[in-house]
Amino acid sequence: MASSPARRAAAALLDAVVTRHRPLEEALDSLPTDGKPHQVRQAGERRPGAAVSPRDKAAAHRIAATVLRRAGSLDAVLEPFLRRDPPPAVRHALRIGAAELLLLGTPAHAAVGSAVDLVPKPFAGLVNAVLRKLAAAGPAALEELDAERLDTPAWLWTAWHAAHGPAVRAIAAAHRQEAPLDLSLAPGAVPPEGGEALPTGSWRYPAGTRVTELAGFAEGQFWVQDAAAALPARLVAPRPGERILDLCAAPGGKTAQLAAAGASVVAVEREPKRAARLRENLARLKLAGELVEADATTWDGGGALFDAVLLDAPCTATGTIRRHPDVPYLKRPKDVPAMAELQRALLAAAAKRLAPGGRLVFATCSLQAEEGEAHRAALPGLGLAPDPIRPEEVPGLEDAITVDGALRTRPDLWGGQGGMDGFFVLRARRA
Ligand SMILES: C[S@@+](CC[C@H](N)C(=O)[O-])C[C@H]1O[C@@H](n2cnc3c(N)ncnc32)[C@H](O)[C@@H]1O
Repeated sequence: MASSPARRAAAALLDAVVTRHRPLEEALDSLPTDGKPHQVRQAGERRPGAAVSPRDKAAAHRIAATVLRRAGSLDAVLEPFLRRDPPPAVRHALRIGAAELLLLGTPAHAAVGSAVDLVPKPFAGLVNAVLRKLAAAGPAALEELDAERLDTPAWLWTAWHAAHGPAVRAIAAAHRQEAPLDLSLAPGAVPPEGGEALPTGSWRYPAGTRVTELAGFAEGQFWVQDAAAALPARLVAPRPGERILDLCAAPGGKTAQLAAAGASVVAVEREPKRAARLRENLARLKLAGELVEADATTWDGGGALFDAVLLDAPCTATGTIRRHPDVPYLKRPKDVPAMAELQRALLAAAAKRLAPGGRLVFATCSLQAEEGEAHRAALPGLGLAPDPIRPEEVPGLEDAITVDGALRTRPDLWGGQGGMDGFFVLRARRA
């Protein structure tokens, strides 16, 4: 059961994501940890934050992530007991209390009492009364709801329905689950115990597994990479000695795959902090690669041409909501065309770096068709011909190959085994 500091931290995380539109990971990093007390903004007020132990931080993350995933459903069960819209800090406390009561199995007295402690005095009676009524209703209160729709912003539902048809419901249902931990192994590495081999070569561990505690982490035997995120670099089919350009490369999961296959990799990344992470990751994995800090839309490599280019373009990341339940709170409809425009510029720049006959793999971790399927139309104008993905290249995902020979993964695929991120992958060749 979560402690009071954990719940206060959860409220601060919700305030950061829901009210101030800050990424959850960033908010987690700015929580004051043991031995490093500093100012933290609590839900609805400013006062010095107490240090949060690693254990409380993990509990706060779990509570906040549960609320973010299920906020629509939680609001629906709270609604009948509220006469008017409560202030944000009270809404966060009510959602935390409701999540603990209905989803996290916290005993009623603890869930209600600690939610009351989160709000200023004038709201204590309201929170107490509402959550007591909810406790009496129990988890059955959630049963009659259309959770898939309630927990998905309407604009995303509409766009996914247009792009993926009836699968929109399974996509939304998949977002309720915490994602498992997937690893890519270095060549010859022995997988840590407790994992399951996936047909495409990744290894899967139960949700909540801490990667740094797995045997072989410090020795660089593996790196964290969702099973779907491992596909674009595989579809490059890198060969030893080939010169491969990895555009938009940090934190370097795909750079590592290309380098581990023996290719000579040039990795381009624009953000200095992310480039530093890429450098650290390659060092831990004892893999080599040339790192260039530059804008990939304008970098010309001095005119160098490559055997293959992998472009893992920045996107709205709506394919990663299982891992990042804050994404729906941070993205807006207008972000999709803006990202699609950047992707078009990157695609054009990538095409220019291909040697004759060279392969291009374009990928985004978005479920939005504008950031995926729509880009195929640009290929002829860039002097590229589609290079269809073959079923034997994606074992277990043959049905994810589109009629055009691209690959479209979704969070509901391999649903019984924990799903996967939503990726779009397109392969082409320079004529
Ligand atoms: C989807 S992430 C890449 C993930 C990475 N390929 C991996 O497998 O670990 C996109 C990256 O592109 C970088 N980026 C965004 N715009 C860029 C640009 N114009 N030029 C270079 N990098 C860019 C972002 O900083 C981010 O690190």
